[in-house]
Amino acid sequence: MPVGKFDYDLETRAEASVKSFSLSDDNFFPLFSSYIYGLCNDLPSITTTTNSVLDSFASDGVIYLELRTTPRAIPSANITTTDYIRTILSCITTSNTHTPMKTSLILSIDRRSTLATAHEVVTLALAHRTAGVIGIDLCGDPSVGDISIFGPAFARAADANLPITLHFAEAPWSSRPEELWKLLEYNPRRIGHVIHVPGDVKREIERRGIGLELCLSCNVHAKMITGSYGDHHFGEWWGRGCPVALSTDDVGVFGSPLSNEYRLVAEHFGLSDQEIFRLARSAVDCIFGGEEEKERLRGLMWG
Ligand SMILES: CNc1ncnc2c1ncn2[C@@H]1O[C@H](COP(=O)(O)O)[C@@H](O)[C@H]1O
Repeated sequence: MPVGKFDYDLETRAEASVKSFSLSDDNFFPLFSSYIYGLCNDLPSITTTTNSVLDSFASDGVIYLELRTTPRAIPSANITTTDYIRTILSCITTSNTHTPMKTSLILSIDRRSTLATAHEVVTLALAHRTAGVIGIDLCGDPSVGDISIFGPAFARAADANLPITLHFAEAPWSSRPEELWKLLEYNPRRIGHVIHVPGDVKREIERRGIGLELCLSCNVHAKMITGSYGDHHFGEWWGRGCPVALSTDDVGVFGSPLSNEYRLVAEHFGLSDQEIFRLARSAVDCIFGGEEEKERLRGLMWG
């Protein structure tokens, strides 16, 4: 974990760079679809940004990474969704051979998508399974889209035993009980954010032992929760029946690498070193990588 001055610089930089973002602002999601997509619009820029992301996680001391992206065709550069995924997978393969960090790819379905696009994402994921795709995600602006249309696509993924994770109860307007129960019908192995959850849905999440991807900095800086770090629902879920995978969301936007998320949890929830180790190990139970990878991680983290 970062210590001393580095800590301070990191926090100062993070605070300075994220002030203007809030999930409910009109400028949050266009940051991706208008600006980042506009900048990453050919194979060299996709390669450079992917390598940069991989390098920064590896140099942060991460040993297992599940990266996610929404398959994107870029007609102006003659790039198909398959080209896009293969370019990212090729960066991942190179990184996997040169660093102790093992990375896999999750393909996201954007909430704005049609069912046909969602099916295409599942088809692409299945076609690139042996090349490093390990799961499917649902992401995107929680104020748009009708998630109930995606049932047949998630059912195909589940039938093929392709693990599913879902952005879940991120905003009040995507947390109606019908939506949350529908999402649980898609049988996710993990869910992300998990903020505005009614009691009966919480009990079902705990009964199933679904993995929770919790992201402190993102939720605080994007004003997705009321209050600050110490008010984060990590405090409510930690020590209950669900494995917690402490995660980063948009490091480039919120400026907080994974080591800083662990530091925040230790500081604001008083976790001892032993509890921090227990937290990191609990994430192993809900990774999408297979038993062999779990064994590698357990060997590294218990050794
Ligand atoms: C609170 N944070 C968030 N909640 C929901 N969706 C998010 C997000 N942050 C980013 N994305 C979604 O991830 C995609 C960008 O990367 P890729 O083009 O896929 O690599 C966009 O679709 C964006 O809507």
